[in-house]
Amino acid sequence: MRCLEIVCPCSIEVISHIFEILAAYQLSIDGIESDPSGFIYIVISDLDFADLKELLTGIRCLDSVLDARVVGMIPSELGDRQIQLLLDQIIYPVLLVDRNGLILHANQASAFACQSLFEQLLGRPLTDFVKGFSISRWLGSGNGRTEFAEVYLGERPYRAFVEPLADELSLSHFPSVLMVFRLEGQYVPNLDLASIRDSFAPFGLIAQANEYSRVIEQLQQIAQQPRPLLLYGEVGSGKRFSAKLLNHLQGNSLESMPELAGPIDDTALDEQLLEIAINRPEMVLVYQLENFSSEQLPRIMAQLNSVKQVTFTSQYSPERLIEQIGNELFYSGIGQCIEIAPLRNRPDDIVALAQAWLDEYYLSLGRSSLALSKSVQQFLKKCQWPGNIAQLLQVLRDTMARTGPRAWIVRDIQYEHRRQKSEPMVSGLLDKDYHQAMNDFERLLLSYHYPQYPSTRSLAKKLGLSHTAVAKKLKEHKLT
Ligand SMILES: Nc1ncnc2c1ncn2[C@@H]1O[C@H](COP(=O)(O)OP(=O)(O)OP(=O)(O)O)[C@@H](O)[C@H]1O
Repeated sequence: MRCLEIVCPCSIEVISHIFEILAAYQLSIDGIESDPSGFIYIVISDLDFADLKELLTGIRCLDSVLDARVVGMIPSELGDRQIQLLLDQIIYPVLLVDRNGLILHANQASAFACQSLFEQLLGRPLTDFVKGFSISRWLGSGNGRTEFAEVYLGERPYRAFVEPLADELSLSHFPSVLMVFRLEGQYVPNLDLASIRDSFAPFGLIAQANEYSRVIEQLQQIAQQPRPLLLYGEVGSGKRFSAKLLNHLQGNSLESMPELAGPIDDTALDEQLLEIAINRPEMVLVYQLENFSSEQLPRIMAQLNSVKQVTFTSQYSPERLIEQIGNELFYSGIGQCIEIAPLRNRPDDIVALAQAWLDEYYLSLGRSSLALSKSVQQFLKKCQWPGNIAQLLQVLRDTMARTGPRAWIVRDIQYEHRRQKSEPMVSGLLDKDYHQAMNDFERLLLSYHYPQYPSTRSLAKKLGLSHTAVAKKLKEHKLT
């Protein structure tokens, strides 16, 4: 296919002369466009170079033709490319659909949401990807009206903004409907989570559970008014990730956030502190506070006094840290504490994280992703995840390595019960008051055994309780 650009006034006379020349070469015309500023564009079937040269010379010889040349594309194609570039800048899924319900334009975000490749969306019926919305019903006898619709896109619930684009006289293959999809659960005030896809969040930021949305809200406040922060929680629960998120919310790059990690010898620590004093970063992460010696901590806190945002992480609770480093040092160095809840208390995050990891994995293979089955989702929610997100990701990697890319059943999941890892969780109960500790222990015990005894009857037998008592407790702890 070749595109010719002819510089001339767009008159019937000149066009008929051009057509005569094209007819002499027996060319078929695949498209023609004109521009009132004096350009005619013609798309013709392929022509060898010698003939093309002759053809151009013939056209150039016509009176009123100022020039003729081959160009890369015609203006409407350029328009399509511009639309695509714009659509791809939008982080929400967006689809443009014609009156027959065929997808004419889609952006990368919609391909991602549909767990499909971008090219596979174009020309396909909307109903293949969007459930709960009918174009013909929406159009009715007219053009449809602006409305919000609760729909499923790629098997997840979205709120779709639907806007008519053209009237009923428009051609049936023109975009008639604009659909913009937004995830309900993805919003915390003033922050669009879908926009956070950084090197620290390779498969996106997951905050499906309220527990983590609340953490984000607190991080947003700290981003506005920096103060020394302690992020504490179990191993692999997302403390470092949250620190990186805060750094991101403050508008800093990941590379510009130095990290002090203990245990470290004094010389190496001094060197790192000196480097921080020279580079004056906006944020410093002190990773695993409990691993620094009691002589090193006062030095670190004093040296980092002038850094705008210092963030500490620890697997210990504030109470336990106070016991270890003393009241005075703790309160002089730390202005706010945020607990990152363990994954077993954020069951919605478990499924969302697993699905997001899976989507990313399939995308890297250039294949459509597969949705986790309901039974696999239930199983993942029931596991206790002593190693939290880090363990979940490892289990997904191990399972994938064993099964390869295919739909999983519960038996495929390579979840191991790690007894030794539950030690810190049990000792963490010692920091709590009696009722909280008993409640947490009950949950721990149930969630520990439930994956192995997945029916309430078998679990009741294991724990020496009645079937109804176990069913009630599982419900109370939201484990079913
Ligand atoms: N909300 C989230 N959304 C997406 N990925 C997350 C989220 N939170 C954590 N992760 C991922 O989970 C993994 C473990 O998180 P992270 O390293 O922050 O845990 P941690 O609590 O700092 O671990 P440790 O106790 O070992 O210091 C990382 O791969 C991180 O990118």
